[in-house]
Amino acid sequence: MTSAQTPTSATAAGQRPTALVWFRDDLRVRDHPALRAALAHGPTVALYVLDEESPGIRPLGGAARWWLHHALADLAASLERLGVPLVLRRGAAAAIVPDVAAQWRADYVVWNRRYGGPERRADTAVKSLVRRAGRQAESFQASLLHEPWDVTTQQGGPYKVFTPFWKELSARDHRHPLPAPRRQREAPEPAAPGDSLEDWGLTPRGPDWSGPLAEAWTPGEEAGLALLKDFLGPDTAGTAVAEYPEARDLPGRPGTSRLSPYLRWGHVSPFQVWHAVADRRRAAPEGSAVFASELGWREFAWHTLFHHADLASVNLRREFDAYPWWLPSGGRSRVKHDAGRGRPREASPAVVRGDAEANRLLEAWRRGRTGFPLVDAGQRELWATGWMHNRVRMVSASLLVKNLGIHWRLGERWFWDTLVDADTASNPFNWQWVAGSGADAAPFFRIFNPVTQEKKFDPDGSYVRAWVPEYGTDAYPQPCVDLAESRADALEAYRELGRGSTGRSA
Ligand SMILES: Cc1cc2nc3c(=O)[nH]c(=O)nc-3n(C[C@H](O)[C@H](O)[C@H](O)COP(=O)(O)OP(=O)(O)OC[C@H]3O[C@@H](n4cnc5c(N)ncnc54)[C@H](O)[C@@H]3O)c2cc1C
Repeated sequence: MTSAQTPTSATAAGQRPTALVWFRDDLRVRDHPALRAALAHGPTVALYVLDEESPGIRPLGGAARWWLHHALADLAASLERLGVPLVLRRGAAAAIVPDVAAQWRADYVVWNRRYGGPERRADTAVKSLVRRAGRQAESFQASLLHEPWDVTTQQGGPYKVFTPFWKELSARDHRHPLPAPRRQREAPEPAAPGDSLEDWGLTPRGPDWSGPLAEAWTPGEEAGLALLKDFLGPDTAGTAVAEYPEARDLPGRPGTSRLSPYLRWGHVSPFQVWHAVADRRRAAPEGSAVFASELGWREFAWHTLFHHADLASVNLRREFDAYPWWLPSGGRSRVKHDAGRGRPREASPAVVRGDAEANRLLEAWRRGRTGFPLVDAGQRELWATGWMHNRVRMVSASLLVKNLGIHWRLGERWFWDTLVDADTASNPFNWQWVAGSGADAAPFFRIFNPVTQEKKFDPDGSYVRAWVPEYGTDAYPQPCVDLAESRADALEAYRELGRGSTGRSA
């Protein structure tokens, strides 16, 4: 506590000081530095704020809300075993956190850090309000292996290319996970109760679409750790991680870890994953290295968000602002770029079309009715389970932004609403990567062909059969776009961009 701060009523009254730990995207009790610090301080109470009011904070998508509901029930049960009550409140964090700290007479308020722009602004506001009320506030590093401001190029700026970023990061030491906390001996004096989880209405009201989600996932810490353990297997060859370098590209096989929602919600920490993988280095040297580098992409996405808070709305390479992607009228980025050259634009399905046609294509893509089986399988997997295989995410996103000419922001929004692992860094980062406008992005001219990708990565057709059972019958739609023609159009639009480009990039 600084000398400018006055003691709270709790310490003044001689009670043991209470600590308040504010949970956010770190819904676990193991390897949780803020919880550990709170428990070391004194009787601890936990808080989760459903914050849809702080300026700029992105409201959760439908699948994420479903996940959060179950994750909070899981967290409450874990905390109860530690004797820590969990208070739920809804509203702007800057109003709620100081209020709950006062109600529970907490003189120490702690949390693990977040890295998005609006989240950091909210945290700064909370910190200053808590301190102004004479309480101590402290934040910890828990969700990234290294703080974005600590990983810079020799010139002192952020990395823009993954390979040197990962070379630098993976050569560093990463702290070991903290041991599991013990049950607290003394509970805090009960104070005002919070909201009831049921009243938040996070699970579907009306038609219940969540059945397949519940079949696919068990949100929570134990389930996440069990998945990690299964994936890594015993310290011998022949485990999933050993086969990861080949199997990770085959959507018809369970070749990846499926840890993404568990990392997204912080049920498992990157430190737990990193060290567990490191322990398999001897048995599966290649697999563990490739898998660890995927954690690196996660880290790179978050570091990029830290330096570009508007990642979900602004092209990192600003020359792409002039690319004629379709957006609904009112928010269009479409520009007429044919200027009398080349083929007549009416022949260009990718670039110039009416809103009705573009909306029809967007809807076909969302619902898995494009007529490209690999893309349709992915979109249906996404709708049913809240997850899509990475290879298919790339192919599906490429079809939308390159062949259908629809703005990546619309695809990003759909993924935001439907993915259980949607996060404010990885989702826009990867959309911009596919679109070519992002950090260390795929070159624009690399346009995935969904037909050849299917042959290569679903050679026995098992993935497509699982999600598109009507494929090969009359019930299956014809391809919604001519691949060769739309590809040529996209490349022409891209070349045009180069001719008019300012060359400015982030
Ligand atoms: C258009 C598009 C959107 C995406 N949106 C998201 C998103 O919102 N949230 C998300 O976590 N991932 C996103 N990804 C990345 C990737 O598809 C998923 O992380 C991966 O499919 C999750 O499955 P897994 O856990 O089995 O991955 P594994 O292959 O087992 O990888 C292990 C972990 O590494 C991380 N990771 C792997 N690839 C990436 C990547 N390209 N970028 C960032 N982290 C990565 C994830 O945390 C993942 O759980 C997106 C990819 C694309 C192409």
